[in-house]
Amino acid sequence: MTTTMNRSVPAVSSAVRGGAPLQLDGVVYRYHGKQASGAGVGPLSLQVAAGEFLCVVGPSGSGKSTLLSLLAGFLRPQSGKISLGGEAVRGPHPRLTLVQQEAALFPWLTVAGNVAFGLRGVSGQEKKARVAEALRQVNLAGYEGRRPHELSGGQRQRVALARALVTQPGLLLLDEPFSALDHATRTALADELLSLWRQAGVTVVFVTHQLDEALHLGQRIVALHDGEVALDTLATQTSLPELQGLFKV
Ligand SMILES: Nc1ncnc2c1ncn2[C@@H]1O[C@H](COP(=O)(O)OP(=O)(O)OP(=O)(O)O)[C@@H](O)[C@H]1O
Repeated sequence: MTTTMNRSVPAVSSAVRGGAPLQLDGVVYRYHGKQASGAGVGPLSLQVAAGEFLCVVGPSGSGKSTLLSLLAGFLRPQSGKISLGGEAVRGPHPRLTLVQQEAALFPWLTVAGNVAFGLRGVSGQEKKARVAEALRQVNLAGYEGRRPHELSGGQRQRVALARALVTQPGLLLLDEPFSALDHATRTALADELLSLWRQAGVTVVFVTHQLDEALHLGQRIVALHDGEVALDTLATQTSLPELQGLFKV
């Protein structure tokens, strides 16, 4: 696949509460070492509007995880700049939260303790209220005292979502968060995520292998190929066959 199709993407409507705009300018990251042979991403330039829901798709090795690691501040670009809400991303930051495939919950903490983890500096009563509200939003009211091993896979991902959103982040990064779940749970969680996103107004970058999931969730879809943007389109202006065609070798 060699064609690059960059379609103009209109700005998202003004119903924005917590989300921050994300900007990448000429971002390049290359892995070093014997095995890397120039692999990585870039140059990448992208603008994600505050409150936008962007899905990133692409074949294995196209750079999706590298891009998320850069956005999360785990990797630093060798050239170019990433900024969130006008501020340079220089490392992990409370305004950025990442939810991964296997919810990385602390096994020794309760559900409430896990969700409260990011709320250092928030007072006891307010903390309790915010944790309860976050758990209600992900349909886990009443599960406060359970430990992660007492939950199903879908419930653990719900806790991870609550923990990510309770800090009211500007940017929510999701790395194949539902791929380990069965189809029914996955569909239910995808719809819950959409509802949470609408309530929170957070900017979302969601990475998935599943093209139908990207079309269902995203307002906008960016397809990566060999670390570069091969397609950037509104979800309403593409289709499953077009996306599938893009990845045929
Ligand atoms: N730690 C690393 N050292 C060297 N090369 C790496 C490293 N991590 C990733 N790469 C290479 O960088 C490129 C992009 O990898 P990345 O993991 O970002 O792709 P991906 O789209 O997330 O793939 P997948 O869908 O399989 O997870 C690939 O060529 C990969 O082999």
